[in-house]
Amino acid sequence: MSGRPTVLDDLAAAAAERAAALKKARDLDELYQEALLYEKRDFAAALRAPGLSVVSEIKRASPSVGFIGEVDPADWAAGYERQGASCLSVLTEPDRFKGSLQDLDAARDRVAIPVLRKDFTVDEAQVLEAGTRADAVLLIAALFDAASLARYVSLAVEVGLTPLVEVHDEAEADLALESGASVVGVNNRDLRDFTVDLATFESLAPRLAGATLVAESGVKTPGDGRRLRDAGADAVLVGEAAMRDPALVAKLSALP
Ligand SMILES: O=C(O)c1ccccc1NCC(=O)[C@H](O)[C@H](O)COP(=O)(O)O
Repeated sequence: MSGRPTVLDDLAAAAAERAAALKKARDLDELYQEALLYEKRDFAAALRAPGLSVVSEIKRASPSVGFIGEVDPADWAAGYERQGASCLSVLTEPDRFKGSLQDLDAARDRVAIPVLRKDFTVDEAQVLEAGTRADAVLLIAALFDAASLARYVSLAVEVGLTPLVEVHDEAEADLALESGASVVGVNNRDLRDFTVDLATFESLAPRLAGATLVAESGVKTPGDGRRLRDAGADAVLVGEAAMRDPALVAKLSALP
C-alpha cells in the first residue's frame, strides 16, 4: 500500500478481520460442503434475459453519501421484485453500508429472483459463506492480483455461485477477462475518490465484448439506463436512486 489508505483499503482491512473471525468460528471443509449443497438461482441467466435487466440494491448507507434510508430488507426486496427487478444486490458490509448477512437472508427468503452478496471479498472463506446463502458474489478486481482473482472466480463457480468481477479501468478489465469471469461489472464510481461518470462504462465495454456486462453506480434516470444499454450493458445495478424512488426500477426494467 502506498500513501494514505483509501476508503477501499479500510473496507478491505475490516473485511479481512471479519473473515478471520469467520475462519475461527467455522470449519472451512464444512462451509465448503454447505455451499455446494445450497441450491442457487441463476444470476447470470437473469442478467442475460431479453431487455435491460435491473439489479436493484438494498443500500442503507454508503461512504460517499452517508445515510440513505432505513428499510425492512424483506419488504424492500419484495417491492423491488414487484417493480420488475431481475436480481437483487444486498450489501452485507456492516460499518459504512449498515448491511448484514441477516439482511441478505431476509431479502432472499422473500423473493424468487437471484441475489448478489455485495461485500468486500478478500478471503476464500467469504466466497464459501456467500455460497451458503446467495446466488452470486462480488469480486472487486482492485483487491486482487491476477492469480488470486482467477482462484476466487474458480472457487465461486465450483460452489455454484456466479462471480461478478467488478472493474473500473482498462488494467482491471484485462484482469477480469484473464480470470475466466463471464460476468463483469463496470463500476462507474471510482471507489477511491467517489467520482461517478457513466462514460467509464462506455469506454470499457468494447474491451469486454463477449462478457455479460453490468453497468454499476450512478444510474438515476431511465435516460441513464438507455445510454448504458446502447453502450452494451446487459444490466444496470442501481442502489441509491432505487432506494429513494423504487418506481425507477419499473421504468428501467421496461426498457427494451
Ligand atoms: O457507494 C459508495 O459510496 C461506495 C464507496 C466505496 C466503495 C463502494 C461503494 N459503493 C458500492 C457500489 O458500487 C454501489 O453500491 C453500487 O454500484 C450502486 O451505486 P449507486 O446506484 O450509485 O448507489
